Amino acid sequence: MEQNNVYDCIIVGAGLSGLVSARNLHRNGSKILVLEAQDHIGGRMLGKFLPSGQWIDQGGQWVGPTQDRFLNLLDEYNLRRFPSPSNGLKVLVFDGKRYEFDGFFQGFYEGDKPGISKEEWLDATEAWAKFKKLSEELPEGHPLAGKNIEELDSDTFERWIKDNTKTRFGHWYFAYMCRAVGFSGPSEPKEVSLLHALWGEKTSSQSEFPEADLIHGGAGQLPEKIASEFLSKIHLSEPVHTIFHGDGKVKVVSQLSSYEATSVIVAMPPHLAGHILYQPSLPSLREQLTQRIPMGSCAKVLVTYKSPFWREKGLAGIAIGNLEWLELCADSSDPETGVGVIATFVSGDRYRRWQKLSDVERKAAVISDLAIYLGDEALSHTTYDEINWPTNPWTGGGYTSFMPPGVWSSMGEALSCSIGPIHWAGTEMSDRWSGFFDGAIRTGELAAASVMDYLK
Ligand SMILES: Cc1cc2nc3c(=O)[nH]c(=O)nc-3n(C[C@H](O)[C@H](O)[C@H](O)COP(=O)(O)OP(=O)(O)OC[C@H]3O[C@@H](n4cnc5c(N)ncnc54)[C@H](O)[C@@H]3O)c2cc1C
Ligand SMILES: [Mg+2]
Repeated sequence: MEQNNVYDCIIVGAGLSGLVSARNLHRNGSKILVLEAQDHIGGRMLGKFLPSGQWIDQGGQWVGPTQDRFLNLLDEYNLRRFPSPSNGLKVLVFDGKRYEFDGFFQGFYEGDKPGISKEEWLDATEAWAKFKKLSEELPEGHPLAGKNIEELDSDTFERWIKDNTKTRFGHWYFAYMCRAVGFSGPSEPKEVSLLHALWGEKTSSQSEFPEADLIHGGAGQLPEKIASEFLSKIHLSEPVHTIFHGDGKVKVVSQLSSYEATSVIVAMPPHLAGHILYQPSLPSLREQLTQRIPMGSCAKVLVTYKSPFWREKGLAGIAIGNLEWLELCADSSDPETGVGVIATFVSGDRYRRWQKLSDVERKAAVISDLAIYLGDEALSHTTYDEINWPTNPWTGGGYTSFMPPGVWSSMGEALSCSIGPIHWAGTEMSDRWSGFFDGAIRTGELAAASVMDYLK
């Protein structure tokens, strides 16, 4: 159908997945329109330059060696990478004791172990080996059906951790991995299905080093580059609230106007796709699924310093532990600027306590924990930027979503299936690197391909 006012495809959401699908369709010669709720593109791929000229990534920032879709895009737009700084001693603070050690452990083990007891270390590492083995037994793709799937999906990850660790350290290590690092979400182990945690490890494993590299100038530069080919097709500040579909066309209604098209790609986290009203209504499995996929509770905080002071003390600037607020911080300094940048996260129950504090208290909480990890020099910061992702209504949390018990096995099949002219994208839909930039790109490519098929 080629009428002047009818588009081949309307893409709702200009995050990375929406932009990639729009770009592929535009290159294919399709007539597209992109409707974005916010006054900027990029969604969770969001960067900013500080007054000093130093860049920070307020959303995602890292890329790893097996994230080939993301690496291809970076190459295509000539964005240069550098190794995420990791030289020097790492810090673990556990139950009030501080250890510096020349190694690393985050789902993989390198170098020396921290100075905790052998019993604690073996407890964590032996349970990890069991967890890893269980994850490798999952079928390929989304974990919907197959051996033990229903059983694994009926437990929380917390139950498994309690059954498989004996020490406080062993328990914390898994909870920390769930809350601050991997398995998507992030989530508290009590909130998430064991199956989902295993699937996260299988499809987006820390052992593939997803935090290996950073990007000079930040990941946040990429959205403008991708969009440069079709800028005039993007409408900002136009939230979509209704999609009419049927009779071989769709009508997409935003807060400002309505548009007709042959197809639509809804490119956003599932719970936001569920906020849109579909007429006629979608199959019940899909409607019910989007009611059951929450986003992680997480804020990202970026703190800058005149220089990476921790290096003068032999520290890597990477620290983990069970402090009151921060369980993880990482040196994110670009060697070409010389500025010290620490990225840190407040997640799960810690986030829920922290967001109740005043502005002054939240900042004091973060900075005082950084001082425990890296030393009192951390108190003398130059800038402090917190990005409270759950308060952004067009994201609802971060880094990504997670599945509570029972969701994958009872209605997960509705996650990525197109429904007539309606196609879905968004990192949450991916069966590889779900929750990461790479997963967002994969779903953008797949949605564009399925629309091209549909338009034939
Ligand atoms: C703090 C944080 C750290 C992260 N760290 C990393 C990392 O280091 N490496 C990594 O690979 N990934 C990381 N991620 C994940 C990564 O940012 C996401 O996987 C990716 O950006 C998601 O892209 P998307 O297009 O799927 O969704 P989004 O970026 O969420 O895009 C959805 C878009 O839809 C728009 N929208 C929503 N509702 C509507 C509506 N009704 N109408 C119109 N528009 C709408 C939104 O405004 C948004 O622009 C991180 C994420 C966060 C939050
Ligand atoms: Mg709805």
